[in-house]
Amino acid sequence: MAERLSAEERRQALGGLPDWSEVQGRDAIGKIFVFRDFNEAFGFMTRAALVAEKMDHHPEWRNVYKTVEVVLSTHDAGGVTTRDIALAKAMNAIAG
Ligand SMILES: C[C@H](O)[C@H](O)[C@H]1CNC2=NC(N)=NC(=O)C2=N1
Repeated sequence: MAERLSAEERRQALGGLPDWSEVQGRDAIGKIFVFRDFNEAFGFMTRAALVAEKMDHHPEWRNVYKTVEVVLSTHDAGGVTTRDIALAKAMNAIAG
């Protein structure tokens, strides 16, 4: 099982992840993606869902019109692991 990152490892990983930040009050990282319209937002979610399923690692997320609010945490480990960092990178790449 993936191990939780230390605070220092988390900060370092976030340095390479544009617009991702620590979630207040829990061991998780988050980002609010803003797209042109609902179609773009839902297209992103569709592509990200396929990647997440392939990675067997799933986001907590909420869509309102053209925004997608994503929170990543490894539930099995109770915090942020390399699995969250990998999915965050993939989501940034999908969003373009
Ligand atoms: C059995 C299955 O592999 C696990 O439950 C996976 C599925 N997706 C997951 N997603 C997330 N975010 N955290 C997990 O710990 C997790 N565990």
